[in-house]
Amino acid sequence: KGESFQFNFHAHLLQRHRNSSRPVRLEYTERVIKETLRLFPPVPLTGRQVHRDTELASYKVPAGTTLLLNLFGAHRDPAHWPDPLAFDPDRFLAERSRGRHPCAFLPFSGGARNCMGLQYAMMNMKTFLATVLRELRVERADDPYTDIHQLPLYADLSLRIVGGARVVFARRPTRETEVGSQTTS
Ligand code: HEM
Repeated sequence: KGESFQFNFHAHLLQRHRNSSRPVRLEYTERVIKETLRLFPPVPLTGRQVHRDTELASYKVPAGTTLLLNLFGAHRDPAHWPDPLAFDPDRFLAERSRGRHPCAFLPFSGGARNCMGLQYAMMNMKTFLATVLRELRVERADDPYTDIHQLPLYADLSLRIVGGARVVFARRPTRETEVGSQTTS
């Protein structure tokens, strides 16, 4: 468990870039982002009002009830995610996603009132990560946590790490020696 938490974004991304001779489509970057959104969904809860009397699992839910949807809990549910606390971006490979319940992963919620900024947010995170990691290495700061179980989280409007996410940015040697001359597409 400790090992999976001491995950190094930078090493994972670079390894994929180095091994690939095809144009970079940032597919692995996207899986890294999705896995991060799974374990740490910025919006851990959302709500829905029930419009008509409904039976949900074995519960009768009368019209007018407000239900809170535990997105955080769904994302860590071992029924949908084997070894749920391990950071494994390849869970989002097509072949490993087949048959997974469509509501097991809902960082942007779902349905007609889901997040309006979904596409923009994904594009923004991908571009930001790819740009920053070309120049900088991101390392853990001197925080005391070695295991995801120890990481103190709290949520107000959005999910946060108590005390913030402490990281150290270090300049990388040169772009050429690290990622060659690949271009993104
Ligand atoms: C990682 C970034 C983001 C996450 C995880 C996120 C997540 C969410 C979630 C969970 C909801 C609730 C939807 C529901 O209950 O069905 C929501 C709503 C919304 N989000 Fe985002 N969001 C993100 C970024 C953005 C951005 C960048 C924008 C705008 C550019 C945006 C605009 C909205 C709007 C307008 C709604 C309300 C939609 C409605 O009620 O019809 N979000 N978002």
